[in-house]
Amino acid sequence: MADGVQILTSAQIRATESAAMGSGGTTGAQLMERAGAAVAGQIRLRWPQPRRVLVLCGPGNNGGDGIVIARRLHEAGWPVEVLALPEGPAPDAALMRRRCPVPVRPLGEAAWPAAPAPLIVDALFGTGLARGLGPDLAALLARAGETAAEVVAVDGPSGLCLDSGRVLGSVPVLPATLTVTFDSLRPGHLLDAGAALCGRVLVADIGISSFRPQPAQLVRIEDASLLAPRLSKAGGGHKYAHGHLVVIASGAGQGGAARLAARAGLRVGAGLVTLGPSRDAMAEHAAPPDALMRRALDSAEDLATLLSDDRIAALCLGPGCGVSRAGALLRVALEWRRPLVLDADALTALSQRPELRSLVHPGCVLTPHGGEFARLWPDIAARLAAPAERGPAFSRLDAARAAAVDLGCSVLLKGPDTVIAAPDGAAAIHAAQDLGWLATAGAGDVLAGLISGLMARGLEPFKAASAGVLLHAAAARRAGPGLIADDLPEALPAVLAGLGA
Ligand SMILES: NC(=O)C1=CN([C@@H]2O[C@H](COP(=O)(O)OP(=O)(O)OC[C@H]3O[C@@H](n4cnc5c(N)ncnc54)[C@H](O)[C@@H]3O)[C@@H](O)[C@H]2O)[C@@H](O)CC1
Ligand SMILES: Nc1ncnc2c1ncn2[C@@H]1O[C@H](COP(=O)(O)OP(=O)(O)O)[C@@H](O)[C@H]1O
Ligand SMILES: [K+]
Repeated sequence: MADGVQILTSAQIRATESAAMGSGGTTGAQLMERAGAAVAGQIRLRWPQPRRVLVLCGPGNNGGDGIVIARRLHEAGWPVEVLALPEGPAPDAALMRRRCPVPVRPLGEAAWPAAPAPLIVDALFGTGLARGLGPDLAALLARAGETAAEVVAVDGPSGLCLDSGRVLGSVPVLPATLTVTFDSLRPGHLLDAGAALCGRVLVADIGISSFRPQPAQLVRIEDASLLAPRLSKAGGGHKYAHGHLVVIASGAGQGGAARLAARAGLRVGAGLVTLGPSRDAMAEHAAPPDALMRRALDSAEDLATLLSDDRIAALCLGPGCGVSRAGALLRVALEWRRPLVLDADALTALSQRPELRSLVHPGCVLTPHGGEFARLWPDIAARLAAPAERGPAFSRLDAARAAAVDLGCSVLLKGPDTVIAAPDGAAAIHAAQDLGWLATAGAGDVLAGLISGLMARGLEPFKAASAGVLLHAAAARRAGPGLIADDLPEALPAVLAGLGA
C-alpha cells in the first residue's frame, strides 16, 4: 500500500522537475542527490545493519539516482557493488558516475557476483522506460530475483510502465519489496500489475512540490478526513433536506441485490429511501430494514409518475434489476435528467440500446466492472487488452477517461484498482489490492447504493463516486476477513463515527 495523495504522470513530473530547475532555485544534480539520499536513508531505516548490496544502474537519471545511493551507502560503511549499463546522454548521471567512490563495472554476465547479494537496488529505468527490457537484462534480473532476499526499486521496478502499471513487452519484471518514488505517486504505482510489483511505496519529498502543474488533475482518494464536513448532518435539516433516494428493485424471484443498495443508501445518510420492485415482487422485498419505503413500479409510466415528485433527489438503477426490466425503465430514468447511478443490469441494458447513449448526461455515474465496461465500450476495452509494448501504455485510467468523455458522464471502473473519471478530465484512483475480501457477491450493489445515497444528499457525481469508493473500502476494512456484502452497510456507522461525520 502506498502513502500520499498526489498522483502525477511521468510527463507531469518531468514538467515539475523542469520548472523547478528553470526557476534557478535548484539544479538537476541537486535533485538527483536528494532523490538518492532519500532512497539510501529509507534503506538504512528499514535495514539498520549494513548488508551487502548490489546496485544496478541504467543509462539515464534513474541510474544516476542509483549511483548516489551507492555512494551514500558506501560512506555509511555498507559493502556496495555497482553494475551499470553504458552511460546515456544524461549529464547529471555522468557527473555522479565520476564522483562515485565505488568502482562502476559494466552490467553483464561476466561481472555478476558469484555470491548473491541479499539486497538489490533496481535503478535501471524509471519514468524514462520506453519499451520492455531486453532479453539479456531480463535474464539477469530473473536470476537476481531467485537469489536476492530484498529488492528496492528506485521510482519503480524496471520494466514497469509508471503511467499505466503495465509491464512493457513480454519479459517479467523483478518485483520490489520497497519502492521509493519522488515528490508524488505515479499512476503505475497503483494500477494493474503495478501495485503488486512495487511492494510498499514511499514518496520522498525532493523539494519541487510547489512547481507541480496546476490544477493537479489526478488525486488519489485516500484522505478520508476531507469527507467529514461533507457527510456530517450537523446543522439539522428535515429528512427531505438530506435527499430522497429511489432504488429500483427486481421483478419476482430475481433476488435482493437492490435491497443491499437501498440499505447502503440509508446508512450513508440519504433522508429517505424508496425501494421500487414490480408489484408481484413486493412481498419478497418486504424484509427489513423497516426504514425502507416500498413502492410498486411495474412500468416506465409508473416510474415517470414517481419521479415527477420534485423531492426525489437521486435514482439508482441496475442492481438485481434484471436486464429487460432495466432496459424498460432506462429511457425514463435518463430523461429525468437528475442524479442517476447506472450499475449492473442497467449497464448491460444500455449496451444493448445504443439509441439511448445520447441521453446519458453529466448527472450520471456509471459503475461498470471490467465485463460491463467491455460491453459498453468494446473498442476502448480492446485497447486495454492489447499487449503493452511501448510507454506510456494505455491504462485503466486512460480507459475510464475515454469512456467518461464518450458519454459525458462520470465513469467508475471497478476492480482492485478502481478508477473514477469525470468528463472534464478530473480523475482519481483508489487502490484496494489489500481488500481481496471485497471480491464477493453484492459488494458492487452496496457501492452503487453508497454513491446514489451520497448523490441524493447533494454531492456532485464525481465527488459522490470518490467518497463512495472510500467509504466502501473503509467499511470492508472494518468488517475484515470473512465479510459478506451485507456486512458493509452495517459497518458504516462505525466508519462514519471514526471520520467524525
Ligand atoms: N523527475 C524528477 O523529478 C526526478 C527524476 N529523477 C530520476 O530520473 C528518472 C528518469 O530519468 P530519465 O528520464 O533519464 O529516464 P530513465 O533513467 O528511466 O531511462 C533512461 C533512458 O533509457 C532508455 N530506455 C528506456 N527504456 C529502455 C529499455 N527498455 N531498454 C534500454 N533502454 C531503455 C531511454 O533512452 C531512456 O531515456 C526518474 O525515474 C528518477 O529516478 C531523479 O534523479 C530526481 C528527480
Ligand atoms: N480483488 C479485489 N480487491 C479489492 N476490491 C475488489 C476486488 N475485486 C472486486 N473488488 C471491488 O468489489 C466490488 C465488486 O463489485 P462487482 O464486480 O459489481 O460485484 P457484484 O456485482 O457481485 O456486486 C467493487 O467495488 C470492486 O472494486
Ligand atoms: K527502477
